[in-house]
Amino acid sequence: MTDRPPASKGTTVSLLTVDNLTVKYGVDTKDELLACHEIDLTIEGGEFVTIIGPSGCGKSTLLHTMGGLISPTDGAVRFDGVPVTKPNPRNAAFVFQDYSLFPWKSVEENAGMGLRFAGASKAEAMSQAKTQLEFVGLKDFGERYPRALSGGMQQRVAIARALALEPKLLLMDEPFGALDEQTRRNLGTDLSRILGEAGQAVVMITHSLDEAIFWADRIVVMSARPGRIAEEITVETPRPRQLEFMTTKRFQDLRVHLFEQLEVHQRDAAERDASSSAAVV
Ligand SMILES: Nc1ncnc2c1ncn2[C@@H]1O[C@H](COP(=O)(O)OP(=O)(O)OP(=O)(O)O)[C@@H](O)[C@H]1O
Repeated sequence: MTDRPPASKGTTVSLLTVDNLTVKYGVDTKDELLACHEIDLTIEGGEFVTIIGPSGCGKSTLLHTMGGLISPTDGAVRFDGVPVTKPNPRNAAFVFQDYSLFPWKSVEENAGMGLRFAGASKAEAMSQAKTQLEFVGLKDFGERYPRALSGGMQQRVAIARALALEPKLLLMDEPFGALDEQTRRNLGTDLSRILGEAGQAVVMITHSLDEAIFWADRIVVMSARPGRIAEEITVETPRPRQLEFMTTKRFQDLRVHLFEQLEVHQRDAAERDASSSAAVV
């Protein structure tokens, strides 16, 4: 079930390479904390990768380091072979759980905001915003304000804002975490198609096993903190997938496997926490 793609295919450079990455917080202080430890990971162009793992295992830390929001303590992240030293949303754009929309700006202005921050003219930003809002199914909502939109629609605006930058990679941190189950599922099926058409590579953190399987070409399972890559699983079924995929034996088998793996890693985390608090007492 486990297979890892080669670090590079022939002489082709991978889109993103995480090489022996270690990230610590509070280095050389009494609060020093090892969040990610010696992680190797490769993302290829157009690939959809989901990341799951126990709470606090370092998933967000890994994602933020991939996008240049956090600097590696050791090891390196490379985008198109070039070390990532700061965020570059035209290469890798983030989508966060809380949408991060400006309530006083219209939907269209919000969708163009990423480009404006990246230095584009207002005309270019607004033109791209219109195109991407249509792409995510919000053609008629450009003049509205975020408060008039449902949570699912607001997340579509955040995704349109990221797509407007035409990045080669989208980094999504639990993007549907704030949505109810039904909206999450409907949006998921729709966005799976939309993002497939857009052609970007996507790395998405999720706590939902169904989402992790439904969306992914490859699932990355992280161990309890300090986060390491415990397993990588390829999901062969072509994207975009229909909801019926969830009723297949392959889907159910994967679900059981991931559930068991997460149980093991959660238990490891609980045992580690128990032994470290015993050491303090
Ligand atoms: N800025 C920070 N300063 C210090 N410690 C941090 C910081 N950010 C995260 N941590 C710690 O690093 C560890 C990994 O956190 P991270 O948010 O990456 O995990 P996660 O797997 O994304 O968690 P969750 O699934 O709960 O969102 C946790 O112990 C967390 O408390």
